[in-house]
Parts: sequence; structure tokens; C-alpha cells
Amino acid sequence: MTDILNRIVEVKWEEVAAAKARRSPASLREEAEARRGEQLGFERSLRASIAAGHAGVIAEIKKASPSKGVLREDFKPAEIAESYARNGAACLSVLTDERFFQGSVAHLRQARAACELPVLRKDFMVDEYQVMEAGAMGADCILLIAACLADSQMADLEAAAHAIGLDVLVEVHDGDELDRALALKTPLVGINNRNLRTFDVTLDTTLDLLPRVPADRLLVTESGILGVADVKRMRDANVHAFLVGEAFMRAPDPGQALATLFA
Ligand SMILES: O=C(O)c1ccccc1NCC(=O)[C@H](O)[C@H](O)COP(=O)(O)O
Repeated sequence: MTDILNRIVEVKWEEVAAAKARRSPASLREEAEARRGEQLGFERSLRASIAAGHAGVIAEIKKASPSKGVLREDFKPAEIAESYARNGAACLSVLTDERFFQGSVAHLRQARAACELPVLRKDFMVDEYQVMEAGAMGADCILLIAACLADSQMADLEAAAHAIGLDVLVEVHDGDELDRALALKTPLVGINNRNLRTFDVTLDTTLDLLPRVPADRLLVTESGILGVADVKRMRDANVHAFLVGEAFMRAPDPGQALATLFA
């Protein structure tokens, strides 16, 4: 049976083909290249927050997810972004996938315009066209998920992102994916505590892989950070960068939830 990750990737290829028919890759690349230099420095902002003694929080803006359904009915990306910025987020992560997460490019644009924080385009990248879209829409960073990319695809997508000024967060879930991610140039390595095929979540994923992450990489623990005990467990293990979605999206004031979680 096709698992959800395979299904998402199939849909992404369909979307890319349709998008290329609407607008040529050359025209899109021109717009992305014209925006080179406008990026706010995703990695820089994370590192600055940590160097200042805070957690480096990538605060996510997502309306829904395949594992949890709708997380937030009252969904206003600009207000959420502004609240995150006021409450100490280092960066934003905005879902742009429509089919599975009810996200959109408009959400990213609204969030980016509402504050000064750098933004990750959170989507399932399979083709360089999507990287150019990210640059053109004003993203500062893209996500590469090792579970759905071959080595050569990851390297090509990373090179395309760097060429237009975007940072890259490479996401892994096990030792094999980590080895493959470490062959890339990017220092940003996300360890996803959620298995994207089964949806099982355990923070042990980060703790188990942590000793294998070289000191020159910036490790981001992703998913399943729900309470102060989770944050403490990670900080005690010397993990200082976090990608958090659900815990904030379910709160009446997402920024206030961030401040409480990382007090
Ligand atoms: O969240 C899902 O259900 C999901 C399913 C399939 C692929 C990716 C998925 N989520 C993406 C993420 O990893 C999270 O949005 C992100 O790490 C934040 O996680 P959380 O704090 O648990 O919302």
C-alpha cells in the first residue's frame, strides 16, 4: 500500500508539472535570482538566538496536518507571525502545501510581511522548480527531507537553493538518512522525532542520533515538543534549536505559548 509520504511525493510531482505548464522555469528562475540578497539569514538568526543564551525556536504556522487533522480554526498567519516575533522566536516555518496541510504560498507571504523573522518554506521539495518558487515567494530557507530524496537530488536541490541565497535545513529520521545528510554542505540538520510514514513520535529519535552529529552542524530537534519537560530534556542533552508546531497552533495565543514553553 502507498504510504502517506509516497503519496505526498506523487502529488508534488503532479503539482510541479502543472506549475511548469503555467509558468516557465526560466521565468520563475529570473524572479528568484532577482531576489537573491533579500534573504534575512535563517541560520544566522537561529545561531544568534542561541548565542544570546536563548533557545533557537523555529515557530511553525500550520493549519492542519495528516496525522492530527485541523489544528487551528481561527487561522491568521500574519497575526500568528507577529505574535511569535514578539515572544522570542528566532525563525518561522510556514507550511505551503495545500492538499495535506491546508497551507499556501499566501500564508508564507503574509507571515514574512508581518515581521522581521526569516522564514522556512515547509513543503516537500522534489524538483528545482519548487526551490525557485521558494526564492520568488520570499522564503529564506527550504527544507529537504532525506526520506523522500535520493543523494543526487538532495545535492542538486541544495546547490540550487544556495545559488539563489536560500539556506537549507536537511531533515532526517534515522542513522542512514543522517549519514546522507552529512554529505551535504548545509550545517542545518533537523532530526524529526515523527516518523513520517507511521506518524509515531518519540524524542528518543533525537537523543539516539545526537552523538553522531558533528559539532560543526546545528542540530534542530523537530516535532513532538509539547511541554516544558520536553524542552528541558532536549536542553539537558545540549540541544538548543527546536522546530515546534502543534503545541503553538492549539494555543489561544501561539506567541504566548512559545514564551511559556521556552521561559
Ligand atoms: O505532522 C504530520 O502529520 C506530518 C505528516 C507527514 C509528513 C510531515 C508531517 N509533519 C511535518 C512536521 O514534521 C511538523 O510539522 C513539524 O516538525 C512540527 O511538528 P509538531 O510540533 O509536532 O507539530
